[in-house]
Amino acid sequence: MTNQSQDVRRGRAELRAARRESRGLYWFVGLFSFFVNLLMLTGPLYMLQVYDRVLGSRSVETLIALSVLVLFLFSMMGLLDYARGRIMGRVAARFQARLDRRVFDAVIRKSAIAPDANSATGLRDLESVQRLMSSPVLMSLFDIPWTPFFLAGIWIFHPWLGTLAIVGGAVLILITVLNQRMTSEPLQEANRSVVQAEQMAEQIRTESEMVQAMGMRDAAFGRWQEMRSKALRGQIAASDLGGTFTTSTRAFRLFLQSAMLGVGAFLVLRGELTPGAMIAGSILMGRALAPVEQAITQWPMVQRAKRGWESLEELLSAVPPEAPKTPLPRPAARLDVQRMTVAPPGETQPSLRGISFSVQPGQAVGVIGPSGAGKSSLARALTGVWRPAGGSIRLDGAALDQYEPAMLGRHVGYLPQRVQLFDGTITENIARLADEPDAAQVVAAAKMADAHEMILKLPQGYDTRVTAASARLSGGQMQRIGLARAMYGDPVILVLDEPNSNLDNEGNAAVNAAIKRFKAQERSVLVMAHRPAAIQECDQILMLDGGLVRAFGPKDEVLKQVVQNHEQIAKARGGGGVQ
Ligand SMILES: Nc1ncnc2c1ncn2[C@@H]1O[C@H](COP(=O)(O)OP(=O)(O)OP(=O)(O)O)[C@@H](O)[C@H]1O
Repeated sequence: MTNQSQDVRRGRAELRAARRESRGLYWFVGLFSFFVNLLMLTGPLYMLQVYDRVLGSRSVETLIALSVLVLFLFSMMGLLDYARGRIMGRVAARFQARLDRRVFDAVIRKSAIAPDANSATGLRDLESVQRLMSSPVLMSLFDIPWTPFFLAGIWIFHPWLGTLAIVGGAVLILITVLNQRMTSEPLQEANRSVVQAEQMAEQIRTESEMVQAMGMRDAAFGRWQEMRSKALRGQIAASDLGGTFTTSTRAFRLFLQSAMLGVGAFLVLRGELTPGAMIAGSILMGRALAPVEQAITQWPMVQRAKRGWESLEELLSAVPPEAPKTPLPRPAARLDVQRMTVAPPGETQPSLRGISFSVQPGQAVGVIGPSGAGKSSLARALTGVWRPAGGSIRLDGAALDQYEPAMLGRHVGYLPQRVQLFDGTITENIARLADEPDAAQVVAAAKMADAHEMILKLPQGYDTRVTAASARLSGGQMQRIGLARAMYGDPVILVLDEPNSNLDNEGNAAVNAAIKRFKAQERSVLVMAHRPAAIQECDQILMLDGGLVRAFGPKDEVLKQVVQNHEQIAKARGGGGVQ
């Protein structure tokens, strides 16, 4: 427990600092709340005056004067109430705007290091806190501190009435506490199931083609429905429980108001209270307990925001803000990897162990090895996506984490094994979603990737829109656009993970031509490959197997060694067969 509270301390401090930024405005809201609550006395005082003065004196003038005054006071109250609502709306928006970027970055970074529930729901958590901050429930939290004063006011009318109101208030507060205790867990469970069901639906939608083609629709629906029913069951259980509290609170408050009238009437009969005080006391109690009832009714929202806050504390603590980095000059294409060990996110078993090799400007290195050898892991480590658990990767002498991530992305062009495009035009995709894509560079990159002609043949050329779910492009076309995207922005190193898995001869030739041009410009290329065609332009070969380097050196030597090994193995097998 202590450990856990220490773990989240950093994130908590960060969230509180963001909340504190609007401290001045909270004082305003507090001040407005004071006046709003003070003006709430208008109703009871009016009652008191009407019953005890106007009805007694039968003076119409007094009634009119009082009514005009009441109209003015209620208008003021409405105005102040509206103003504090507007202020809180802005406070909430400011809080969210301040943290949007930070949480967004943390979600992305956490997903790459160790994905968990916090990284999946980070942005939604922030929204839940923002929603609470701008909701009327928060206003009721500002009003609740005034409840004791209203109760004290009732006490002044008559101690019996005061006692009744305090006991009633205590019962309501007890219900609130019970509500919090009992609904917290089921609500959390229900929300978890809802998120899971949504994620599953999203995955099915993204993979709709495969689901359809493989006749998985019924099975996928079954899976989704199972999660959905669990979520629904949870939601029903939570809302039943919450509903019990909400309705019992409302019924109890209404009863309490009548009980006040009853006791008041009894005291009037005994001559201990005026009829005006009887009505005023009842109204006052309604006002005193309204915020408590409001808080109970909207409790799920409070719970959700509380959980969101806690989950954000954990997320921000796990991913501290990145310290500003001194901008480094454009690096030379020199890469030096020393005894590097890398484990996939959330895994303890490394997929690369003690890897060492170096790449000089103007060189292309082919990374080969069987499936699961660690080629893609190396690509992810070289692009800074996966951080080495041990050892180092240096680009022109500087460790990768010394570069600003955005700058590193610009220096190291990356073509992942599975190309995924974003919703947007082809130009926007090649320009990596830049606000103002550099058209000349987009076309140059597309030409280098042999994608230019193909793009021109699309209905709107470079302005053809694609979506992440259906890019309306063939595998090879996607790969060429991915390649153009990797080459956009003048990178010094290219990391190509299986660049030609979907390419025809022409595409292959384009990749090789691009590699050749990169080499000629003193830049370097790493090509992860299964097929020999992809390593045609490579000077060096790095052979991986089971996460270890099996061989590294000039292409011919390594390939010769591979061939010799194969022959030896074949011979040994052949011999074994004869025996
Ligand atoms: N995201 C991941 N989470 C957990 N383990 C992973 C992840 N990615 C890769 N691995 C594991 O790391 C090892 C190396 O995988 P990697 O994808 O680097 O191999 P590869 O050489 O690129 O294979 P292929 O040629 O089939 O693409 C494998 O054992 C794989 O199971």
